[in-house]
Amino acid sequence: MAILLKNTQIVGEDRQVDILIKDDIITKIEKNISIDSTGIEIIDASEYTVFPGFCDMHVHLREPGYEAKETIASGTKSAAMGGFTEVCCMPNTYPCADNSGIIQQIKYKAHTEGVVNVHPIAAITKERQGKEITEMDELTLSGAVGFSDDGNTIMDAKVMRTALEYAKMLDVPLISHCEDKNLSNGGDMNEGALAMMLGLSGIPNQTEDIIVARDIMLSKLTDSHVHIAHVSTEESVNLIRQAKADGLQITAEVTPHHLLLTEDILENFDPNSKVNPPFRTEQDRQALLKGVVDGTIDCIATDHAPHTPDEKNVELTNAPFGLVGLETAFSVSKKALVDSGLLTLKELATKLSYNPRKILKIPGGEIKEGKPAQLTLVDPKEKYLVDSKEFQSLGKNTPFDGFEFTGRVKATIVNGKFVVKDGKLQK
Ligand SMILES: NC(=O)N[C@@H](CC(=O)O)C(=O)O
Ligand SMILES: [Zn+2]
Repeated sequence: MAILLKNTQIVGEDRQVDILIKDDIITKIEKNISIDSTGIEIIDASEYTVFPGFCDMHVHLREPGYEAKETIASGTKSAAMGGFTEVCCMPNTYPCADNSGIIQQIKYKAHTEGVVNVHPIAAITKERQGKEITEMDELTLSGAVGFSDDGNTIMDAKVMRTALEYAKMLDVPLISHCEDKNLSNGGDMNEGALAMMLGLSGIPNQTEDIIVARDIMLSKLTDSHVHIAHVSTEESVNLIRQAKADGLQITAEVTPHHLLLTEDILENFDPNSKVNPPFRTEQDRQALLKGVVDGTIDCIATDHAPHTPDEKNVELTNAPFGLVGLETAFSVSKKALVDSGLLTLKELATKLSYNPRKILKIPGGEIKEGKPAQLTLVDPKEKYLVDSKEFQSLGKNTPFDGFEFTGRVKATIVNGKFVVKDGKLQK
């Protein structure tokens, strides 16, 4: 099995080259590779820019337990359509991924039914209850690449401290969902004048800021790596920037949707825009963009959180939090960061491919001879309208339905094979 990509452009380079892939390895990168074409799939890739396969360190695949929302099969198809060759799945499943049996089950299913590489993230505490720490060493041996109680915050600082001490020994990051639910409970959107006007209850920025500050201090106390999930506020960005300047082991992610949208999107009361953390103000959004540009925010992660249409097509106050992001991530991030002139495509690749792998020690993220063939091919010029009906994800809960974007994922090569080609999922 071999693939030859003809006359393509590696992101950040201005010459056209051919890329030869044999089995699951990039074997040659050269101008005009001449080779006996038997058994080789030759692709005219002259319209495409090639990225190292995107890696999403924060998705909810919902399996086991919530297969009506998403399955490993549907979620990884959605990932492939979005250009992701790797996804890291959060443990808020049922049963919770807090024991090695579930981690092994997820890995087995991913191997047999998944179309991209899946790296499970295990829970920090049993059933994500914030009390009893899981068997973190065993979970790491089973294949967990990180730990998180995502959806919940460990409110007991002593429990978080102890977990960080274990994580340091195991050399894995703890991924912190920063939300003091004592402040946020009952809220549906960002707290402020708009929430008041719409008659919706608010979630103040401090809900997040307080825990970001605490976890930075616990990282300092334990000399351990804390990764802050889905940063949404200006103050969080400032705290993380200062922590990095102080030499602490803090990394952070932002979602594509928080980079492009603000609370104003809630004016139509669409439950598909109800997400946690909530969309904030333009001032916060500008701070997030600045944080990405100056390196305070290391990477982009979708927080892909599918729900069924039945769950979402209710009044906003009754709808669950979360939106799908895999299939729009590249286009949305490109619009927010590249079309606006803030980043180059090459810098975007760092945020989508290289840094998330570095944080979780997942190999790859580079296009070089001898490296694994995980590649994402995009047409940076294609204009299109988002149609959630076409999503591979079972979740159609996106705020971007009908949005026009320029730049679209056209092909995804996972372990040396096309999983998506010409914009279509391969059978
Ligand atoms: N982001 C969300 O709004 N929801 C996530 C949980 C989470 O990441 O907090 C979910 O699992 O539905
Ligand atoms: Zn979360």
